[in-house]
Amino acid sequence: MTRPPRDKQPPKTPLPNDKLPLSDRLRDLSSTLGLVWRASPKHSVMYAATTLIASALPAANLYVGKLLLDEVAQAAGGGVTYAALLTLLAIQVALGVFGSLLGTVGTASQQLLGDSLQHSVSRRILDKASGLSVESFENAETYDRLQQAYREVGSRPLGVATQLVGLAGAAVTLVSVGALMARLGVWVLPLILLASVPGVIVSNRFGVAGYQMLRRQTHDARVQNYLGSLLTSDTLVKEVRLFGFEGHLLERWRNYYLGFRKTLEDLVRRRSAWGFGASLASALLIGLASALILRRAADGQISVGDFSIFVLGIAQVQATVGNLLNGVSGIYQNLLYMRNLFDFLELPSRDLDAGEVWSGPIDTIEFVNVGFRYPLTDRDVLRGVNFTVTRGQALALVGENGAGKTTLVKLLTRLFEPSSGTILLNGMEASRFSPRSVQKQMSIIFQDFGQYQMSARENVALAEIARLSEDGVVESAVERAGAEFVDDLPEGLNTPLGRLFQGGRQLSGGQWQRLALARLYFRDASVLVFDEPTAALDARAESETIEALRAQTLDRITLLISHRFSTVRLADHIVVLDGGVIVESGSHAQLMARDGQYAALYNLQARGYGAAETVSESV
Ligand SMILES: Nc1ncnc2c1ncn2[C@@H]1O[C@H](COP(=O)(O)OP(=O)(O)OP(=O)(O)O)[C@@H](O)[C@H]1O
Repeated sequence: MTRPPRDKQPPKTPLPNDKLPLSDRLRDLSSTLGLVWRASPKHSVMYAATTLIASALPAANLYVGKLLLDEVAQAAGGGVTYAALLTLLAIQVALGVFGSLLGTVGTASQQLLGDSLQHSVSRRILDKASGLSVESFENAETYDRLQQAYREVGSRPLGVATQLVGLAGAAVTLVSVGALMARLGVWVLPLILLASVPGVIVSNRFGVAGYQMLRRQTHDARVQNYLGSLLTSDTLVKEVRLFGFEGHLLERWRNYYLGFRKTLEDLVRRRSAWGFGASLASALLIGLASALILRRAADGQISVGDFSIFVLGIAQVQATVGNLLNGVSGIYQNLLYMRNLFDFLELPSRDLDAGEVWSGPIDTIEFVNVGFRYPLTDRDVLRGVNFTVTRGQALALVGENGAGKTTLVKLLTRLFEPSSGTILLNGMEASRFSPRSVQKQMSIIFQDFGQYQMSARENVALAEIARLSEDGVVESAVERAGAEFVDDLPEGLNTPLGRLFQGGRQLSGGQWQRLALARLYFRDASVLVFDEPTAALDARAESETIEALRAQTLDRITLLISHRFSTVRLADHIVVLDGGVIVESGSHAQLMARDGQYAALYNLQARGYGAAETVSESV
């Protein structure tokens, strides 16, 4: 029976981001504004209102300035009172003060809006990340999207909002200043408007090119970051120093940089050349407009005040047109980046609560013809796997590296769903039940268990965090796992662990592993999974752990993965995996009698010990 995986792979974007149709872009624009609005309606309104009102001030200033100049010019001929001049001056000062007030309120609300936005978008990204399946995290594409999404958190949504408001503001300024300048001659305004266009076209074109460059480099940048992180990792520094491959890492890190640099240089070179051409064209057009206005001045058709509107207006119009067109292209570019964020937020989540709720202990687990293939790969890593394990039994999985043991555990614990076949729990199809409710019956220690930089108590209680402050439960799990060393830590169970943060105590590999075992025991589960539980333990600790494990797991299902046959032989039933297929199964005695792959591997390891004993005896 074949069932499609429950959690499908994220759909690929059908078109490259920069080729999406306008309708999609407009939808992204409205979603972005929705993000901004929800982050802080109050600051959104305050920012928009202050910006729009402030946009009308340049025209008001120009006009009052013109009136003042004309009055001053007239005063030379008499007939203008000092009071009239002072009134105009007072209006000009009032406009300035009002402008500063608007600017102050606008900047403050923008800053607070940006902060709220950063928080709310980060929160959405983290919410999304916590709803993604384990499968998604094994996929490089998801990582790329996650990284891109994080990069955009700070600036992009706010950029879209401020640019959109800026666009409306620029329109207000342009219309009002344009109306004043139109009085100076028909050609003046169009020429000045035209002069702003080349620069904007160039900046837009290279803005998109810059985006495409970054997007192409995302994967390589991630590799480069990874290489850098190897050189700055506290856990890897020993291995890096001993093998002395710092130079190799640095060289690879630098080669990525050189690749990025070459692309950047090319972009900067082209952008500078085009930018220079654009400013030349713009200067010529302004020169032409100035010549036309001077012609009218020579004919005595315009006043000094009008001329001041022209001179000051040029800068104003140019800056505003620049803002307007840059605003459009800025919004377009920011929306390209926002698509990355939306791509990530739109990844399908796995609903761990979907399905019937499992309750009560798991008494049997049965794999019926189970097969599995990792997404985006073309090879089945498990094929036709059949076995049954019941309460009170310990089942051991044996096999060489890459045989499929951990993958089988991922299926059993519902982190992944089989590509084919069925898993039955107490005779019922596991897929009927919600993964979370089934997982509550399971506890596990992974090969790469977590070393959480938190207190020892939290490290244990994370398995069922609601019981963190229940009396004595953490202590009893610690005792069962033989992790009593925590009593000797300066603050006992409350000692912060790890060396990432101040005051943290670092533990040895075996001590961390014992805490992870305590975490496993902390959850009152009916299925216990031990993936290499003794790898970091010393010999005495290992035999103690295995004895304890035998005693404590009698009324449960125990699944054990180990490369140590001294551990494996204690299991009731042993399954030997080879290349994703079960090649042998039975008890230790049965498998030894069979004299197949298990017996060969067992004898190989036993001979290793035997040889060691012979050597030590002969010394
Ligand atoms: N996320 C993944 N994507 C694609 N292939 C994977 C992934 N994880 C594991 N594999 C492949 O699946 C196969 C089984 O891997 P698995 O980790 O289950 O082996 P294992 O028996 O647990 O090995 P080990 O003893 O080394 O822990 C291997 O060939 C491995 O390359």
